[in-house]
Amino acid sequence: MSGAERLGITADVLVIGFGKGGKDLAGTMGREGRRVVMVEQSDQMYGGTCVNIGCVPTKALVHHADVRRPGDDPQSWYHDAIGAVTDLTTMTRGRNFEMLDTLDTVAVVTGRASFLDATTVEVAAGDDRLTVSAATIVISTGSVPVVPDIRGLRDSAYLATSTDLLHTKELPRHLVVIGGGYLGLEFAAMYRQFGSEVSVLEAFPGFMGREDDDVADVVVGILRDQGITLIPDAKVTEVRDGSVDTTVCYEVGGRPRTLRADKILVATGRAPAVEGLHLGRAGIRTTERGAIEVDEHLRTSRPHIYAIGDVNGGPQFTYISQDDHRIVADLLLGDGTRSTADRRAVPHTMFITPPFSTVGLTETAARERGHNVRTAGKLVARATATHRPRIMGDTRGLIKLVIDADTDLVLGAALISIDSQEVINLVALAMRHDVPARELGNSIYTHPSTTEVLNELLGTVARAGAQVPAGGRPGIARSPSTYWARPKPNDQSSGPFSV
Ligand SMILES: Cc1cc2nc3c(=O)[nH]c(=O)nc-3n(C[C@H](O)[C@H](O)[C@H](O)COP(=O)(O)OP(=O)(O)OC[C@H]3O[C@@H](n4cnc5c(N)ncnc54)[C@H](O)[C@@H]3O)c2cc1C
Ligand SMILES: NC(=O)c1ccc[n+]([C@@H]2O[C@H](COP(=O)([O-])OP(=O)(O)OC[C@H]3O[C@@H](n4cnc5c(N)ncnc54)[C@H](O)[C@@H]3O)[C@@H](O)[C@H]2O)c1
Repeated sequence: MSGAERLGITADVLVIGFGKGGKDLAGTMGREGRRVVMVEQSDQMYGGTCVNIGCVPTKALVHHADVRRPGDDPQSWYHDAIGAVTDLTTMTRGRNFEMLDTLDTVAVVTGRASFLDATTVEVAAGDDRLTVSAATIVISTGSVPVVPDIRGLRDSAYLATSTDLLHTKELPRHLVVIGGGYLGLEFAAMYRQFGSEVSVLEAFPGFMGREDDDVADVVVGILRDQGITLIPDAKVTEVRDGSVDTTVCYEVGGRPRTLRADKILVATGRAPAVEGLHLGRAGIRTTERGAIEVDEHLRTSRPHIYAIGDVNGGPQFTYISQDDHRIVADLLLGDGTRSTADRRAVPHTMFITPPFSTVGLTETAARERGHNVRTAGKLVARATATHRPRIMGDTRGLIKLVIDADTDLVLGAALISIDSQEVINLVALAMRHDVPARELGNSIYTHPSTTEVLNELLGTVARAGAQVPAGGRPGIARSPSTYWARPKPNDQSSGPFSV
């Protein structure tokens, strides 16, 4: 838009927010010949969070941190890494813009959208105003970081969100991370690897609270061995700024403690980005947690308006935003059979080093649901078919699969290993298509690869060694190096691991 003028356009489909799902939907509909308007509030955000301030830059930084050699100066290495990552995101942002801009049917409008009514949105850019009307509207405005209401925190000069850190070229000396979820632990591991001193304050009594204890112990062990101070059960009470650093006051079990920091990363979750959209004017309902309310086809309370990605309160992952787009596209162009209800075995990876990947049920959750569970697991260092981790010089971690002993179907997996972000996709696919564990174990995999550990854990030889004598557990091979068991339903033990 140029000049202080007010224009009005009409489209078949209006998409608000240029993230993964929004971009894919705009492209899909545009290629089908629909007239699409994509509204994005910032020219620095074409492509959305993932490519500009999320997955891509952070994983690139993890790589840069990992390849720093002991003799490299931490500050200049970090400075150059931020520069290289900025170049990468600039290139990716441009490509994302081109992908839509080169379609004759799609117009990208840069400005902030807010609803005027159920079919019209106003887009503001400086003094300019544009109205866009459409029969179908898709909201994909993502999420924003939550900064908890802790005395002194919001006004602290040392406070940073993940986005701020990605634009900071000075390596923190002591980074205090509040929140030990995906974001907090990835940043903690990355900055420690760059050379910062790092402490993580987590409100929950333990880290990796949703994982089995044996899995959590291995992840926590790796992070602690890396030199990260992990403080669970921490209640942050106050932040007191000084002239060169700040003091983070917290309590553990009621006992007051302090940490000094020159940067505080807030990693306490992200909230749906609905501010300023004026959803009420369109009659769009939100949930108690502030997300846009949707049904399983991602329709809002106004059936011609859809909400996809982080803004609808679902799991906050790029590939979920992408899959949300498939569900809406299926409804608009296909037979409408896709829905969130048909999603099975969605994998996740936390990009620490080595990466930690999960899918499906933990052993504990599987037992709670009444499955007759058997587990197959090994420390990576103690497995034989882990040539690839050995070649890569990193044998830290654990491979654990949770199997239904009655059906031989895989119920879940937790993989902490080099390449786990790839291997988990294979396990997830097997789960989705009901491939039995024995087939996963007897498949042909390339060599040397990390996947071939599945041959060792689930293949014929392992199964033969795992015969369970009638009547119970005696005789089951369960040494520190391997476990393969069909425990009794109430047996919560899951194998003796040590890092
Ligand atoms: C640091 C970090 C690391 C992450 N790492 C991973 C990872 O490794 N793997 C993974 O799967 N997920 C990761 N995520 C999560 C992932 O980035 C998000 O789940 C995903 O990007 C959400 O996509 P989306 O399509 O919902 O919205 P977004 O990609 O956030 O896009 C929303 C867009 O809408 C725009 N917008 C907002 N309001 C308006 C408005 N009123 N008008 C116009 N435009 C508007 C925004 O500017 C933005 O560009 C990470 C997130 C962060 C913060
Ligand atoms: N690899 C990935 O896929 C990846 C990476 C980064 C982020 N993400 C996504 O981004 C989203 C945001 O990540 P996140 O880690 O900020 O959120 P999160 O919800 O995953 O974790 C927040 C953590 O902060 C803790 N917490 C909350 N308030 C606290 C307080 N006052 N003091 C101390 N601890 C507190 C919570 O107990 C929780 O462990 C996630 O939902 C995740 O899906 C994904």
